[in-house]
Amino acid sequence: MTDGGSAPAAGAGFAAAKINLALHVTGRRADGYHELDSLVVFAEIGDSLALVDEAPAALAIDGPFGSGLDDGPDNLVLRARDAVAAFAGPLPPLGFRLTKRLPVASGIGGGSADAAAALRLLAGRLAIPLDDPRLTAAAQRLGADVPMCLLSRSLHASGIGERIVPWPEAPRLAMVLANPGVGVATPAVFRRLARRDGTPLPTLPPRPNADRLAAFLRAETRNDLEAPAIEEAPVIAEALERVGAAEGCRLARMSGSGATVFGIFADSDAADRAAQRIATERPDWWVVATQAGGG
Ligand SMILES: C[C@@](CO)(OP(=O)(O)O)[C@H](O)COP(=O)(O)OP(=O)(O)OC[C@H]1O[C@@H](n2ccc(N)nc2=O)[C@H](O)[C@@H]1O
Ligand SMILES: Nc1ncnc2c1ncn2[C@@H]1O[C@H](COP(=O)(O)OP(=O)(O)O)[C@@H](O)[C@H]1O
Repeated sequence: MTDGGSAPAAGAGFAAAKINLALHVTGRRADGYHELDSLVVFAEIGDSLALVDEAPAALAIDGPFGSGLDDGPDNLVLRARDAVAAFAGPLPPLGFRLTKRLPVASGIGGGSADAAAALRLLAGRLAIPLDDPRLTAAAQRLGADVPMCLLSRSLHASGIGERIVPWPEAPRLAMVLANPGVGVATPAVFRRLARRDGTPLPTLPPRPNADRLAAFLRAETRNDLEAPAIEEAPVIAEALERVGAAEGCRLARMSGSGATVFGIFADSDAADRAAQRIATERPDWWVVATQAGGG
């Protein structure tokens, strides 16, 4: 099943799920933030965000994961709006409608993608170029993942996430995303890390197809946050097992700080079958088949 992948209309934006294909923790800065080396792709599934003129509320939220998400000023959509107003001056009266399809605090950057979508929508409305350094600075202040979500294309990220190099040779990947229904707090996972001096990513294979990339990722890369996240939420190990055991799965790994696990599959039919089977076995989980990556 794919969902939410259609092109947005004017005034509407798409907030694609972020997937860390590999995430190496290579150091720690004096301010406590961790230095990462990460290969990132974006999926066809995501949240939708629309700008609404003369809206009754600053932010209205619907969608399967909308209930329980705070619609107040701490929501990353409204924090993004305030960050733009801080450098661009008072904004016209505008509201946002957010359709929340991605589970919250799940390692696929839903909140960061929503913030980035809000920045893109406001930049469009105010004729601010997307490479305006004030917009880039606002993105960095909103969260380590927001700059990569602003680009929302396959990329290699380092620093704490702000050094971004596009990866146009990324192949399209048939994927399953499986979230076992537990929210995982990113700081708690970083705190549990046993080591913070991992090796950086090795050189990527040139123009890999999906199979070659999956083999490279499995043999030569890792997600250093996987073990500490499993300590925090042991059910992640079951998600890794279920996705990894599905027919046609080439690689099963956790994304970000969890708890969402992704699988790279031989093709989209295999991904569809695996998603249906896992969803039947674990009806309480969020399970989708989707496409991700590409240049
Ligand atoms: C781990 C990653 C990998 O892509 O993804 P998610 O699990 O959030 O999806 C990101 O680095 C998360 O980015 P983001 O969620 O934007 O993090 P922030 O809001 O800036 O930071 C939340 C907290 O995570 C920790 N943090 C975050 C990023 C980083 N490079 N080092 C850190 O130590 C810090 O404790 C920080 O206070
Ligand atoms: N629009 C939003 N969507 C999701 N989470 C949000 C949003 N605004 C604020 N948050 C807060 O940000 C935190 C991280 O959320 P999220 O980006 O979904 O995590 P992750 O990057 O791990 O997937 C959550 O604890 C949530 O309370």
